[in-house]
Amino acid sequence: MNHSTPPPSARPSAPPPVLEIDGLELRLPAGRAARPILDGVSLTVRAGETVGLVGESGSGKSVACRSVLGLLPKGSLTAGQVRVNGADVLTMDRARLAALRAREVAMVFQDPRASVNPLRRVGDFLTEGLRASGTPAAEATARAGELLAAVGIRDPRGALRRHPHQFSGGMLQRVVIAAALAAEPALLVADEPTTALDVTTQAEVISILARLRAERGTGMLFVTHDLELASAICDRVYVMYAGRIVETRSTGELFDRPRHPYTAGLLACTPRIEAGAPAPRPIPGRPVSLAEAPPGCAFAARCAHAVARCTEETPALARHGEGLAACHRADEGIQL
Ligand SMILES: Nc1ncnc2c1ncn2[C@@H]1O[C@H](COP(=O)(O)OP(=O)(O)OP(=O)(O)O)[C@@H](O)[C@H]1O
Repeated sequence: MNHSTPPPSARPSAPPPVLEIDGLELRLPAGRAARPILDGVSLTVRAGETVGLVGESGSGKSVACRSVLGLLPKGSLTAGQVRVNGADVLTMDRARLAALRAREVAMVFQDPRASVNPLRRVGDFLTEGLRASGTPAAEATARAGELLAAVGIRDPRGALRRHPHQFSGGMLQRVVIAAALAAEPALLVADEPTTALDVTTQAEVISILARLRAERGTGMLFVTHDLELASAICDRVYVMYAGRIVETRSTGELFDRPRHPYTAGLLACTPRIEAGAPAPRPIPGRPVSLAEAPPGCAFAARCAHAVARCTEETPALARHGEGLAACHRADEGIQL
């Protein structure tokens, strides 16, 4: 193992963390037993940093990021902490959770139509939070117009008077992002915010998020199954498999030298547009949830590099290069 380089989080100049998920365990009731969903998930987002959470369907990305707003399924059993600006979300009462969602953390989901009331004008949707916090109506409207302009909506005044059905999906996602930013949250959680959009609109929304981060210094947790997309926007990436973080490192290092075969598999199965790029190779088999995961490394059954130890002993997340990887063979320098 290489201990020579401190992780980015340990460097003295690092900005303060806005989000610290620390050893999060989550189980959901299933009949008499409890179904494990997350196992020891730890993750940090610093002020002004964009952090990706990447993995295939069912790996636990959505559940992990919803925990940041205290939006866990009913009956969830948790251990560990989810701290926003130092305060643990998992122990907050309803009033404190409401304040957290109104002021500190905003969330953007995949489907913008699920976030808005189709019967209300966009202006009402954008100004309600501001008015609830005492901003006079005229000022709230002016601010909403500024926010719409900031997300690239050309006629903000006109847009405020329209209803959601009068917007395309991409334009409505911009409105939802504008609403998320209204309270100037310290943290934006974006769960597959561009998956439902066409490719051009996807690129526009990504560039808006990148610009807003640069201008406002908002920390962002960007959840996606698309590692290529994460690389376009994120400083660091956490890779999740079967309810566990299996690798984390800076985006550059992750692409240059992944240490977990799962990360390498995700990179190899992403279609590339550059001339001469290799054809995408799918990862064999299908992803498992934590509840279905066999003993040892949950990825072993799909891994071309698995040895006997991999099916016997669960690998711990340990330092390899500048980041962390949970693979027994990460030290061996195998060509992934
Ligand atoms: N409300 C719920 N009740 C029961 N099980 C749930 C609930 N929400 C999620 N799960 C289970 O938790 C596991 C993780 O799901 P999650 O949606 O977080 O995965 P994901 O990585 O976000 O996948 P996707 O990309 O498909 O959204 C899955 O096994 C899922 O079936």
